Amino acid sequence: MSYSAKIGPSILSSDLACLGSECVRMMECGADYLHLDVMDGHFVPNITFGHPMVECLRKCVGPDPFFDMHMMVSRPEQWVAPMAAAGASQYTFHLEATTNAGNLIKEIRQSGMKVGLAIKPGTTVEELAPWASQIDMALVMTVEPGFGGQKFMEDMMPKVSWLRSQFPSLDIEVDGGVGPSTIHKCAEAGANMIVSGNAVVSSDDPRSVIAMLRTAVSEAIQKRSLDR
Ligand SMILES: O=C(CO)[C@H](O)[C@H](O)COP(=O)(O)O
Ligand SMILES: [Fe+2]
Repeated sequence: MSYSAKIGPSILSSDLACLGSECVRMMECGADYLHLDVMDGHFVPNITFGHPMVECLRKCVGPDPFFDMHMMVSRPEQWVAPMAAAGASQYTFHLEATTNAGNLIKEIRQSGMKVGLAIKPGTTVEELAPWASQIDMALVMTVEPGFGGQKFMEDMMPKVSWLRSQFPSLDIEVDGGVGPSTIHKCAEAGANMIVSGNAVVSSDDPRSVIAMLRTAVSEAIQKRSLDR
């Protein structure tokens, strides 16, 4: 079992005028990585920011923090090179947004970034499976992409369990409505990369929330390894 528990706050719900200091604050509170939500107003009905902001954030936090770019955009091919140049670490695109996932995976790798592949709630996990051996991470969305602060969709957990059973060492991420009240479902299903927006960023004590989420996932990983 080569994967470990990692917690990546989504800064979507933070004060957008202070994104740099929010990123620094999340890392100081124990985040393992930062999940940055890029929305283009076309693939999803909301707009956030693009590669110029990522370049500024990279300068602000320094070279070390891992930037997982959640690309909720149409034509994800067009932002691979600019995001790599801006300092992105992983490029997570949506399967629904491209007709040539194979080529896009190749381009992301050639640009030096890791590859994440996301599916919306309406997309089956069988559609993702053919790509699983070529990617670093699968993202199972647990809300309809577009907005922070939505309700967690527990009915997505069978997708996570199936992926974990088929691909025992793949990084599997969940995103949307994940916090202390929903983490155990995600951890039991086999997710190991946990995106949490509102529950972490709006908390009075983000450090404790991050630690609690990590403990829940680590315990589930340990239990799974003992059961094998
Ligand atoms: O991709 C996203 C929305 O499309 C966000 O990453 C996600 O919603 C995180 O925020 P929260 O934990 O508040 O739901
Ligand atoms: Fe996201």
